[in-house]
Amino acid sequence: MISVRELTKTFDGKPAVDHIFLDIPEGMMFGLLGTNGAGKTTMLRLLSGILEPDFGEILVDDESLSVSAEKIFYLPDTPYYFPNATMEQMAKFYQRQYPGMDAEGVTYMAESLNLDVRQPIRTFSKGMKRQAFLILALCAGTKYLLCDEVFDGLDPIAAEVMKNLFRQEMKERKFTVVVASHRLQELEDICGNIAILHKGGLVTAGDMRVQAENMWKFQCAFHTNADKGEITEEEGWSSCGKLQDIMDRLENTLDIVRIHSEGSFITLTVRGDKEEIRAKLKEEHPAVLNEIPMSLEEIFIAEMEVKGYDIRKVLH
Ligand SMILES: Nc1ncnc2c1ncn2[C@@H]1O[C@H](COP(=O)(O)OP(=O)(O)OP(=O)(O)O)[C@@H](O)[C@H]1O
Repeated sequence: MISVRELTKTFDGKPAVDHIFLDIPEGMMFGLLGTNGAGKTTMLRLLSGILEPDFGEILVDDESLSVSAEKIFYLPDTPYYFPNATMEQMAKFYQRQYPGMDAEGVTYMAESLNLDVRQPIRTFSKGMKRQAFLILALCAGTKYLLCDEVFDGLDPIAAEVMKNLFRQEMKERKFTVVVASHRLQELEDICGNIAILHKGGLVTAGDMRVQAENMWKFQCAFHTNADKGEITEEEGWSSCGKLQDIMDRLENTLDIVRIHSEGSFITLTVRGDKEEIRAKLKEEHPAVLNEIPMSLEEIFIAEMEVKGYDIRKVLH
């Protein structure tokens, strides 16, 4: 596990990472999310030891970061490689720093993605370069991999192959990946935990699946005067006030995260036991009552709103 305690880094007096406490469990992919300038890359560079913190500490498996260099591979946005280097040569180069580097594994994985380990990396397309360095990073044998936008630029098939290779390593040897990204969508099927950074601070962190177990979205439709065509829809709501009354009652009885009405529908996101919520909603005699599946991204957005953040300013 990587433990970050009160980690702080300032540039020209401005905090890029601001008193962050964070635990990164092993054997999973951990997403660091946030907009441009949120502090994600600074965080990765601190975790890799490239940058020195101004304050705070980083422990890797309860040891100081300074004695953990062999455990951490940092893959930046644009990794460095020698002008004519091939994957085979880069594997040999990394072997000096990472004794666990598996050169045969590099060849095997490269073949499965149709990459030639003897072709100069500079002749690869952007996506092929990304694949090449992800393979090198996976085969370096480190316990931790830190990277920016891990699957960015990969076509859907390569992304799926890569995700499977990552899943296998995470399962087999507690391989732990910390990935900085703007997009939760890209990561939600593979990330165990995420942390959201905003202006250098930590907004929220946790296991998305645990949060997903306690939050539900329902849509209900109600009969109103307007349905009978007696008055216009708008007049229907304001004259009978039915929908507003229902919303008021629901807000008093349920732990509502978000609620809104449109036409004769009320859509609401609620925390709590699913069947109890459904029973409460039925007491209002809806004509239609449907549960709507929530993506993990939606759940996090809702959590963020509860904490008072306007998600549009925090994530794209
Ligand atoms: N070497 C540096 N010198 C001065 N300021 C820096 C330096 N590196 C980062 N910063 C500042 O620190 C803040 C966080 O930058 P960082 O690169 O960590 O953000 P990020 O979340 O990775 O953004 P992006 O998504 O754009 O890559 C920004 O305000 C940036 O200008």
